[in-house]
Amino acid sequence: MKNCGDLVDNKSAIVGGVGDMYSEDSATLDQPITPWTISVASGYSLMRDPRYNKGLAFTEKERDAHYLRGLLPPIVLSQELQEKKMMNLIRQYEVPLHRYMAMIGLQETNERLFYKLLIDNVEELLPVVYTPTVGEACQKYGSIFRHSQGLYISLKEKGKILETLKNWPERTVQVIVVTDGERILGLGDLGCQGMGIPVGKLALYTALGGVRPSLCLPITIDVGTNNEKLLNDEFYIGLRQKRATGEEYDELLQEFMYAVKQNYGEKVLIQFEDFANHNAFELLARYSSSHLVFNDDIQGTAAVVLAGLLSALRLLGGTLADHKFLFLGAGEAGTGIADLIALEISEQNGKPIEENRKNIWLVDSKGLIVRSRKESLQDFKKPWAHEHEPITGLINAVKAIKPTILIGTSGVGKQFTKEVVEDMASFNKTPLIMALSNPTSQAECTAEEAYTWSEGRAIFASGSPFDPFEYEGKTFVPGQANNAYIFPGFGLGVIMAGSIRVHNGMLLAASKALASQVTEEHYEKGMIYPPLTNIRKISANIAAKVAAKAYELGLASHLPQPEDLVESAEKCMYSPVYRSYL
Ligand SMILES: NC(=O)C1=CN([C@@H]2O[C@H](COP(=O)(O)OP(=O)(O)OC[C@H]3O[C@@H](n4cnc5c(N)ncnc54)[C@H](OP(=O)(O)O)[C@@H]3O)[C@@H](O)[C@H]2O)C=CC1
Ligand SMILES: CC(=O)C(=O)O
Ligand SMILES: [Mg+2]
Repeated sequence: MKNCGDLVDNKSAIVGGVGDMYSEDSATLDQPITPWTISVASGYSLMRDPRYNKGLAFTEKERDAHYLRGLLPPIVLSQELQEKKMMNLIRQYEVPLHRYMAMIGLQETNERLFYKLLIDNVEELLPVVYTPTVGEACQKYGSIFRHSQGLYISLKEKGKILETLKNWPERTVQVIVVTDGERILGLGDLGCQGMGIPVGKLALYTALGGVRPSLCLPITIDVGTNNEKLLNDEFYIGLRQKRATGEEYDELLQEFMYAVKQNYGEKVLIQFEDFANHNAFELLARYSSSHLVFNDDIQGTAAVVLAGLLSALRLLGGTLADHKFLFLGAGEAGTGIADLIALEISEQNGKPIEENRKNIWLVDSKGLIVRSRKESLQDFKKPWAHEHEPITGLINAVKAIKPTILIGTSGVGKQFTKEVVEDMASFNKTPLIMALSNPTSQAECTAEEAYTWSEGRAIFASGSPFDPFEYEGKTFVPGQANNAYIFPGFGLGVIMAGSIRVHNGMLLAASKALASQVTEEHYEKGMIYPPLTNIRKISANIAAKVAAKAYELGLASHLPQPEDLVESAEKCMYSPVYRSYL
């Protein structure tokens, strides 16, 4: 059986793959490993290095061997006790942002303990380090900024991006999450303060997908912001200018993309995150033939929603082709999901994709997308301009289209009103309602609203988490339809296989892998996604299917293909348990 060290040869471990270069994870727990930095860290510098710091868990022998005597109080705590203490502390903070700051503080001082907390308490801590709290953190990022956690590439670095990348301390990077901060969740343009998103997404790559933290690089491209509030905020951390656009923007992005390839090689996965749609579609199209790129908002979201739909069919009955879909919001998430649904239906029924698009309708800020609007529509909306009279207002579109499935991707809260949900429930025995906009303040409706207004008949899932809700004696557990279910496992699969490109087939494979994890027990509670508590197992299964697809499509470069991909994925996953430094 192959282990992580065998999965990639030494050469590919340098340029890509999920190699355990310093044998940290292939060594058994009682085997010593060396705490490498550039030199062997010891004493005060060892304690100050978040990657190796163990705080009070340094053993007596380690304290002697590494010049730590006297630098710590005499007591030695286990990692479990440290975890318990930190969880007690975090639970005492009632303000979510204070919990976020406590978690970031831990990440900055003791990385393994941070990941141990996140992995062991995923359902409790995901809303802290990710949506919804990360949204508020980005809005206030300047005020709460203490230490830099990623790489900032601004217009000032134009012509020097390669040099700037070389300032990052890690030579081997396998996943970059990059934003330009223009569409942060449903909160709009947060400029340079969008950095909270790449930092949060990459924490999930490690906690949920097992990609080693040292291989993850968060990047924010700062081309200015059009957010007046931030421009006038004395604590704003970004360039104080309006956004650069056109050629100036394109040139900076091009320099960035080629510098990344030059510095880290072909097989670094570049995940675009929270770009505005006028750049997102174009960047994905422009670089998908030359780079390993993935847009989480378009592709990751599509895969997670398709998974939810495939799983929901067990409750709704029929096939995808038997359903009628209506989206509120026709941007990255909306059209990305719609495209993947149509593709999957075509794979199932063999009909042309144009034919299968006919049951999928989208509403944007100007109303239903119809043929008469086609000339004025952005390219990504054009395939959805079906023949119909113009309609404005969601409720009118619901009444006219009579969808079986309603999906909110508008970034605007409270759009699924009582009237909309009641109407959905009037012609559907089991209406499927997905309120995907983040953070919670932007959700199209709450779980309570969906269940109450549909008299307990709706299946509900949302982008940000809602607590279980009791309606007439039955407890409903809302699903979290968030791309966090997909991108960590998807990325792990891509880098495990050494895939050189992302292909739609790999997205479909990820969706099906996720849908297959839902059991009867989950359906009984109204869930269409498996619980997040099992996310590492789920991610390993997603990674295996994605990698298998990459091998099948001839896109994988890590040869030969391991016999058991699930086992390979699990073995490659980063463990946050402390290692011995003797
Ligand atoms: N759950 C998840 O995993 C994910 C959730 N999201 C969430 O989805 C939301 C949208 O993201 P994204 O698609 O990237 O954003 P975009 O800006 O690309 O798209 C937003 C769309 O919503 C439309 N819209 C805006 N206001 C209204 C309104 N009042 N009525 C009808 N339509 C409206 C816009 O119309 P127009 O085109 O006319 O401007 C546009 O088509 C965000 O809140 C984001 O957080 C995104 C990715 C993943
Ligand atoms: C979840 C996510 O990627 C978003 O809301 O943008
Ligand atoms: Mg996003």
